[in-house]
Order: sequence, then structure tokens, then C-alpha cells
Amino acid sequence: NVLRRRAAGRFLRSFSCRQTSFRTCFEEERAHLLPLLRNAQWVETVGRDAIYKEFIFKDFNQAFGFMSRVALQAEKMDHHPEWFNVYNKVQITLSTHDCGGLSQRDITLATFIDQASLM
Ligand SMILES: C[C@H](O)[C@H](O)[C@H]1CNC2=NC(N)=NC(=O)C2=N1
Repeated sequence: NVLRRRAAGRFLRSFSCRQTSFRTCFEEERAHLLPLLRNAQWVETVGRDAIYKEFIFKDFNQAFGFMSRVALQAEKMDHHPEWFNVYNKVQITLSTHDCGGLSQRDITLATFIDQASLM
């Protein structure tokens, strides 16, 4: 029942989203995209349609360098992370506010973030 309600919510959001282009076909895609992200240690947040991952670096310099790379990409995409940083730790939540849930843009940004964390 809970699962059915969630599916219904996503279905409705996909219609109410202002920028429908990046949600087109996402409902079908997310079924195979989310397992790929789970493999890369992204987890789905409880109580909200978003994904979360924690990154640990050697020190603040490494963490902030990573955040700078992500910030530039976020501006390019006009898609911004919710994040929290203390010293060498960066915790990131991704969701598409305009849609009230996950969209292809979150998957794209998550993929970039994983690459940026390895540089
Ligand atoms: C007005 C502006 O385009 C929007 O608010 C953009 C900016 N960055 C964003 N970032 C995220 N994560 N989700 C959004 O819906 C979003 N929308």
C-alpha cells in the first residue's frame, strides 16, 4: 500500500513538474538507474524522494577542492546539491526541488560527483 501510494505520488509529480523535459520517461528509467547508484553507495533517503551519500577526504583542502568542482558543475546544470561539510567530510543529498522528487538531473549530477570525488 505504501509502495502504491509512493508510485502514485511520483506519477502525479511527473505531471505537475514545471520542467517536464528532464522527467520524461524517468519513471521507467529510474528502475534500472537507481540500482546502479546504490552500487556506488548512494542510498535513498527515508521519507523523501532523494538520494544521499557521504564522502570522506584526507583533509579540508581535498574536501573543498571536491566541493569547488561540484559547485562549478552545479551552476552549469542549474542543479544544486544540498550538502553539509565539516573538515574532511561532505554529506550530499540530491533531489529535484522543482519536481519534489528524483529526476534524471539528480542521476547525472550524482555521476559527476562520483567522478569529481576521485580527482
Ligand atoms: C530557479 C532555478 O532554476 C531553480 O530553482 C533550480 C536551481 N537549482 C536546483 N537544484 C535542485 N537540486 N533542484 C531544483 O529543482 C533546482 N532548481
